Amino acid sequence: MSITIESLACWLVDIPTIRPHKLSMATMGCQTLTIVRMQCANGITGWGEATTIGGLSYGAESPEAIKSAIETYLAPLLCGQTFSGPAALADKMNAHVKGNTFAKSALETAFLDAQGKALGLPVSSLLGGALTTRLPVLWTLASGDTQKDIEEGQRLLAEGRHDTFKLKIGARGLDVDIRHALAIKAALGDEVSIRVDVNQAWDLTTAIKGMTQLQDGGIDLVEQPIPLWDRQGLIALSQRFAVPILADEAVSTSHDGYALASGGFTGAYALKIAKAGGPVQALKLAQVAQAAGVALYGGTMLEGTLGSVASLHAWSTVRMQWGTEMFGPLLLKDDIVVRPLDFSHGQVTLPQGPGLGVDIDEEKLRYYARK
Ligand SMILES: O=C(O)C[C@H]1C=CC(=O)O1
Ligand SMILES: [Mn+2]
Repeated sequence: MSITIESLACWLVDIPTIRPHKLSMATMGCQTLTIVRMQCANGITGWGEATTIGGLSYGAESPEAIKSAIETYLAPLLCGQTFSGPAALADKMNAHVKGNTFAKSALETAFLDAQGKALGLPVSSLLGGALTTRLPVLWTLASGDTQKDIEEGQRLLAEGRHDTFKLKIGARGLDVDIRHALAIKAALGDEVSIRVDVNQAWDLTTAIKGMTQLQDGGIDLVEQPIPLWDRQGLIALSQRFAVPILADEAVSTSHDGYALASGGFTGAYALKIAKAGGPVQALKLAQVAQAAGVALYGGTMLEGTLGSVASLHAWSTVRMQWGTEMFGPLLLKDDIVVRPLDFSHGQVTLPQGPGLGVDIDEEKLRYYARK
């Protein structure tokens, strides 16, 4: 069904985190959601969201740049236009705007929400159909303090909320990081899967030392240990170690996935709608991975509920061998949606209503929007 876009509005929404979230390149005390409202013909409204991590410390688009790209370039391009589906929308955006995949992701999400509402179908149905309505979700322990992380992990295990944890390392010396990871692994026990994300902080020599110790200590997965540009290094590490590598920053689009896999990479890819330019674009990377025998993981840019749900609709249509990390809403003190997502027993429930299946609380949107 064709959708005519009438107008686009955009807000920067700042929401504090429940505790400082420490990554190798930034410590977050607040997350900024760039929220898009797409007003379409026939009174249909689509909503989209883009987030990044730590301003410009994770990716090339800041929240302010995402808003500016939408308002200055993409909105004038799209408003008044009619699109038969997300392929036509992406074609138009890509023909006129290079890069800016975070901004495009928010717009593709809003378009899918509008089209799903117009058709009375959930977004997952537009993307191939959900294989499941409950998806596994891990939690990231990243307070920066080993003892606090152990207590947080033990509490979440006791509550039954999560059974798998990711640790953010790379900001400190290798010995400190290895002690930290192995102390948490020892405290939480053999049954609990512990993975680490280095966010590109090591060079190849440090990665070889670090991965040897992490592998011996029972860590299940090592995410992006070296810089994103070092494709050969990542391939070599994936072939050298039994502990698998999860490529994150190194693999944004289907083209990156093809280059890594054809170079001999074994392991898994972290899909993120922001890296690829939207849920449809992220699934193109999934298809390349499936063709190459590379495993999949549903990644987060620490989105709020809107962006997390957009991702979940896409992730629900493929088998995620390593599960997902769509816990972003749980890291935020509040959100701008009417109903929070249901997280329990290490899983989250995919909303079932038309479109994304998310209702926006416009009073909260106004309250948290940057003035
Ligand atoms: O994967 C990343 O690099 C970003 C993100 C995902 C979970 C988390 O805590 O940070
Ligand atoms: Mn990562």
